Amino acid sequence: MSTIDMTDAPGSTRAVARILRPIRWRLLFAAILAAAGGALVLVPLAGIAEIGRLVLGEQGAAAAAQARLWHIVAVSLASLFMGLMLVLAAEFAAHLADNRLTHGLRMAAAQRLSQVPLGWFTARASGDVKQAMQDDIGTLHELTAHFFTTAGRTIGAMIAAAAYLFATDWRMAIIALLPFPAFHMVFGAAKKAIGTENMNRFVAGQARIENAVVEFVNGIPVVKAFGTTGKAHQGYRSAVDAFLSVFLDFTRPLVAPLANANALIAPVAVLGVILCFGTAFTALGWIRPIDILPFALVAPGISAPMMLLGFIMHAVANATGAAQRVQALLDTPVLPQPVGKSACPDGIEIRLHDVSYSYDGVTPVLSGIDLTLRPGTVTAIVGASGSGKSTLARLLLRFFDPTQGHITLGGVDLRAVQSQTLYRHVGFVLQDVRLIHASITANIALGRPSATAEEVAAAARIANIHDRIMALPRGYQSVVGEDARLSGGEQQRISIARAMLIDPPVLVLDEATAAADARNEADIQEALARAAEGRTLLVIAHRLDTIREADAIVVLDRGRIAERGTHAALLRQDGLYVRLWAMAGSDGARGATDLDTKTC
Ligand SMILES: Nc1ncnc2c1ncn2[C@@H]1O[C@H](COP(=O)(O)OP(=O)(O)OP(=O)(O)O)[C@@H](O)[C@H]1O
Repeated sequence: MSTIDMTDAPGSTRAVARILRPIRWRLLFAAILAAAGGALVLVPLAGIAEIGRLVLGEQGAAAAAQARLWHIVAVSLASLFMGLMLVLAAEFAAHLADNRLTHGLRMAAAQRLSQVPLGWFTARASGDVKQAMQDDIGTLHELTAHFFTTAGRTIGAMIAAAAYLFATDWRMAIIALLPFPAFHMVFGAAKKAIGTENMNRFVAGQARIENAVVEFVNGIPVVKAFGTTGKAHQGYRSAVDAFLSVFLDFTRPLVAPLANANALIAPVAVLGVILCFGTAFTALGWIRPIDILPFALVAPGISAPMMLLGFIMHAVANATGAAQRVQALLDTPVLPQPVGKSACPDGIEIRLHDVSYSYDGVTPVLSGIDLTLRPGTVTAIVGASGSGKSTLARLLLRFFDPTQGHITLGGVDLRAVQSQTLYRHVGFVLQDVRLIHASITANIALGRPSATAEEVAAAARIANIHDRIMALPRGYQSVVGEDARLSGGEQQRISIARAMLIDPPVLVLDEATAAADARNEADIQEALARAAEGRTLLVIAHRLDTIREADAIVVLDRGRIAERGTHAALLRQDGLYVRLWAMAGSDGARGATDLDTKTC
């Protein structure tokens, strides 16, 4: 199982900074609003303390004192109202920024994925892509929408409280505020105790579960059919078990320090410290008893935002991992496109010049392939399973570029041809048919959305699927997966129609009959025969009997061309091709790659 490569992902802080760059000023604005709000909502506490000092300290207050009392009440109420409004505005601004970022990231990810080599997807677990595109971008919400405003509120409250308390009595202020830096030290030690390695293992464990779930659900039909439920569960179970141990390693060092840190700044603890020291200071004659009141009221008021900040730190740690994965996705190398004007192929002849390819850069899958697909001819690639047939087809479609050698279309290197130009010239029907959740028309017109209804229907007729579509409840407007439930063979014919609508002069067919039953297969063969008319064809043959008439048959053996020629010429050579026929059985109907299935 592969994961989105994180090994050379940027450092966590840099990844977060890069991700947040487009909304950094908005977040700063939200944090400043929140800080002002956090400071103002503390004013009523200070107000109550002042009223207490006024009433208890200056007994028998005169009219001036009464006026001051009403003044304090008015300022307190106005500050509370303003503070709440500012906090509300800050939250709103942060959520707007979050919305903007999420939208931008999803668009950027989709844009990036449309540019990465098609082969990138075949080498990725779908769970990884889904996690980065959907879950990770969602996880960033805690960071963008909540962290900065909470941090702003805490800082605002701290500054306002410190200013007020220091103005009242600097010695008591130091004592009253002491629990908060202590909280930070204990909390920081707890974070250190987790360690980067445990954090990375925690995030990787989560990703493993995601993939195991996706693969488990995708595999359910096969698993049930073959009665191997236990084995299939195993992948998921081992991912969950492994995560449990990672989770324990992650949380164990956290529990005690976190409990201690939270206990330190619990309002009652802060109050306890103030009362103890306040009593001692009063006994020493340093302050009056009434002067303890501002500390007893205001200092515990910092506890709530501070504790919230502590809780949100966990979400921020998650968001940091998420930011790294999203950044890694956005940094995925794209398929190089020609800069400036795309070269225009002169004709449609395709040539492979000494082409080699390796998926991992170590094991060669194709080596030294020289091959020419002459216009209007049919070339068939045959060979044992794993000999590299599909890889060769994918190279032609630029799923990836050759590791050595090059491929030309009309004399131009594929790397100098824009993808759009390439796919207008070279169409494909691959074994892995992907239909999207949209109408049949939209599915057929995927490569040419401007096609008219008549053109779509004409393509469907060539692909032998028009009548079947018309039999659907809403005809061409039926939606795949809703009122259009299609068999594998029917889906394949939709993909043939899709290729026909683009009307490419070259067609690559890979395992085009793999998903079909006998009746469907006849329909597909008829459709393909029609689709092939007048085109250059490359067929990845899994049934030898379908390629007897090919102009050239290329036999691959462990990534190299072992033989080539017409059917008759290859039979005369009495080599690998003949052995493939022998393995295929006397009727020649099954390809050498197919398994013999025995039924009871
Ligand atoms: N995405 C991939 N990553 C790594 N190795 C791969 C990948 N796809 C195929 N391979 C390997 O490359 C080799 C050739 O595979 P390929 O699918 O091209 O063979 P094939 O002849 O088409 O096989 P089949 O007839 O069974 O489809 C195999 O050893 C296969 O395991």
